[in-house]
Amino acid sequence: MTTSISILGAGSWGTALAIQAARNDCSTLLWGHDSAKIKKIEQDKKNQRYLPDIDFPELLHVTDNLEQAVRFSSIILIAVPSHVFKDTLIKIAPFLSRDSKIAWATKGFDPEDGSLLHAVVGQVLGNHVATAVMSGPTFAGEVAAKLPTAITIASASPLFAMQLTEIYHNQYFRTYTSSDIIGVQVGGAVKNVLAIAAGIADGLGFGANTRAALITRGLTEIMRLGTQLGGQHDTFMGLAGLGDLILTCTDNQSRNRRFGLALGQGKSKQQAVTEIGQEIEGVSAARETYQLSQKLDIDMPITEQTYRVLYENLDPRKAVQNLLNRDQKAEV
Ligand SMILES: NC(=O)C1=CN([C@@H]2O[C@H](COP(=O)(O)OP(=O)(O)OC[C@H]3O[C@@H](n4cnc5c(N)ncnc54)[C@H](OP(=O)(O)O)[C@@H]3O)[C@@H](O)[C@H]2O)C=CC1
Ligand SMILES: O=C(CO)COP(=O)(O)O
Repeated sequence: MTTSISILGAGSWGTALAIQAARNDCSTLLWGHDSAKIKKIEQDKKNQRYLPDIDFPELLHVTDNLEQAVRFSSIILIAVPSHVFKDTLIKIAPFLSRDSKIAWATKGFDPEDGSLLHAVVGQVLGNHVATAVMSGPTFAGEVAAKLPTAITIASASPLFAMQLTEIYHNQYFRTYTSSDIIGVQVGGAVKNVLAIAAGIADGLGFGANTRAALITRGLTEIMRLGTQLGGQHDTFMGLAGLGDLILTCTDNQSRNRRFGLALGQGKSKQQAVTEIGQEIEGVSAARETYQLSQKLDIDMPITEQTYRVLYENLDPRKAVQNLLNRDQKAEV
């Protein structure tokens, strides 16, 4: 049975996943890139910045030494933001062993070319390494507070999915396995764009009808892109699709939704980014998703208008008008 895991990325999600593994009797080493912050976490035995109320379990240790972290366990779970995902893989490559397996909980695309992250792993490490992705409706603070949560673990390797299940599953953290690595990643990456759109709509003062319409038509956009990229329809109706879309479009714990709210209330993109002060994956995902939709000729009007607000200075009110002024059409 697996008893150890290395987690790379000491932000809110990496820390919550480390706490959850260690609480489940798994010896856990959490790596962060900033030595001063790691020293403070080590002294405090908690991550004051991201999860201030949560004491670390005994089996959780931290390090700023990447080689030590990678050599600590054959299971490596990456939870850094998507814009440093590839760089992190390049840095860990020399320290990997033949047994190393790579999982990630990052939600997004490679900013260089819009690739899904499994393709980035393939480019950097080759296709022989076992991989898995963890995604679903999972706010870090709620996981750390032991509030009941469910997540999808997708892998082509049933053994690796089972090892991650053994590490993570317990009475308040349910893991479901899947073989649809593509669908799970597309759901997690694109819902962030739609959460920004839902935030904008609420910030402009629109109501529950608008929000529900955005979620539903947003799901259609995720499905159009996701199935074309090779994901399975049912995945988008599950935790990593509809589940995460509902969570982030409706609850203000979502940084992407809060970012959209600020834009809808008239704040600038820079003001909103500064105020939130954490990763807002939907900002880059809006560009990458829009570019993918153009390349593949997929109709994604909410994504397109969100992209134009973020990158072409389109007034959010005009973006809503653009959506509403499109020709009438059949729903499916
Ligand atoms: N928070 C959540 O509830 C969830 C987040 N996710 C996903 O997890 C990923 C990480 O997000 P999250 O933890 O929330 O973000 P946070 O903003 O909470 O933390 C980001 C972390 O990344 C670190 N970081 C920045 N640059 C680098 C680098 N070059 N190398 C290593 N670490 C770096 C930051 O360090 P520093 O503090 O020094 O800036 C910080 O610790 C995202 O893809 C997000 O979508 C998925 C599910 C839930
Ligand atoms: O992915 C998340 C929850 O599943 C976190 O959402 P935000 O990044 O919008 O905060």
